[in-house]
Amino acid sequence: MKREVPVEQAVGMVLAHDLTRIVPGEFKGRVFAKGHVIREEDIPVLLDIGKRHIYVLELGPDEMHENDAALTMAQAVAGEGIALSDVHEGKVVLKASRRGVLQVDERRVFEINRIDGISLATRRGWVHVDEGASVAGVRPIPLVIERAKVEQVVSLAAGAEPVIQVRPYQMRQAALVTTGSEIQTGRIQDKAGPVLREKLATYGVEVVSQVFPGDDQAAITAAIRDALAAGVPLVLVTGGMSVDPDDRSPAAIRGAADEVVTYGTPMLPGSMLMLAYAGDAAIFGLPGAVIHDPVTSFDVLLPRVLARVRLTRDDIARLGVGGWLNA
Ligand SMILES: Nc1nc2c(c(=O)[nH]1)N[C@H]1C(S)=C(S)[C@@H](COP(=O)(O)OP(=O)(O)OC[C@H]3O[C@@H](n4cnc5c(N)ncnc54)[C@H](O)[C@@H]3O)O[C@H]1N2
Ligand code: MOO
Repeated sequence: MKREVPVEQAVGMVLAHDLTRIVPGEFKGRVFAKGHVIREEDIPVLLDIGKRHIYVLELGPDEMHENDAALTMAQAVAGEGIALSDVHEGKVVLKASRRGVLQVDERRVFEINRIDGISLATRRGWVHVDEGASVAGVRPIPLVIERAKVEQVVSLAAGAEPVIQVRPYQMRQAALVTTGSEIQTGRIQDKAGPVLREKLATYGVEVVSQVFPGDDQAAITAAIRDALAAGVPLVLVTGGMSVDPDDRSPAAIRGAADEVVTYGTPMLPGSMLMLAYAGDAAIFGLPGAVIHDPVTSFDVLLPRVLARVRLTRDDIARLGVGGWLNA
């Protein structure tokens, strides 16, 4: 509902329509937009453009201004590792307050966006984010929105798990088990070590050991067990992941693991990847592509594993859409 008030009494009230200033031959444009909340310093400007009275919006008890609605919804969906921007023109931006992996509950984002007039836009889940990175924005579409819709968002967002959060990385060390007789014997130089050291360093993970057990299954299993026994939370086995007679890594990893999540991923490059766990420690079997392609299935899965988000076979199966990584 609109109501007319003298400008001096309008501080804190919501402008019901755009206000235009016209200086003949010089300027014609909007000075205040519809929805603007009048501040003390706006009063002289309003008087300058000849406004002694303005129309303000009267919100009923069942209505909310876009700014209040945006803030309420942002607070409801934001979890640990998220900071909120100031509200501006009915929008709040959610930013990472620490580095880690972005976790988004897709089902609840979908449910929230099914409410007419609500917009919650997020980055894709499970990507690495640095501190300060923008990860989502929330706003109502109309200037004035029914309070019940905002309350519906709040109740959808309630629960043990937040809708949007940044999970911090919890693994600091990794061990490399570089298989292949050609590398063990020095016929060719190891290229996996440098590639993996550099990749892991971007996540703050240090490579604490690297061994070259050749192609012997028992020797590879023993090397993995040694790293686990030393308390290293992440073991990366490279080479020997496909179908040649000398490809012993999958069986060797099975020998050291207590759960194999997957051998094979619906992603290319990196389809022959294995992920397994021994207790809380993760073991990857990394195929050749990880050495020569800049982005593979390993890059997709690593942030989550480093944040100790336990993966299941279904989590892997969901990655098929978007799993063609060379696009
Ligand atoms: N018939 C099939 N052939 C291939 C398949 C398949 O499913 N069926 N999968 C392909 C995929 S995908 C990949 S990836 C590759 C090889 O994967 P592997 O992990 O088994 O790799 P290797 O055979 O051990 O090595 C391949 C190549 O890379 C060199 N290599 C390995 N490790 C290192 C290292 N640390 N430093 C330098 N160079 C390394 C190795 O000497 C080989 O030349 O299989 C496809 N084929
Ligand atoms: O597993 Mo291979 O690494 O798909 O390219």
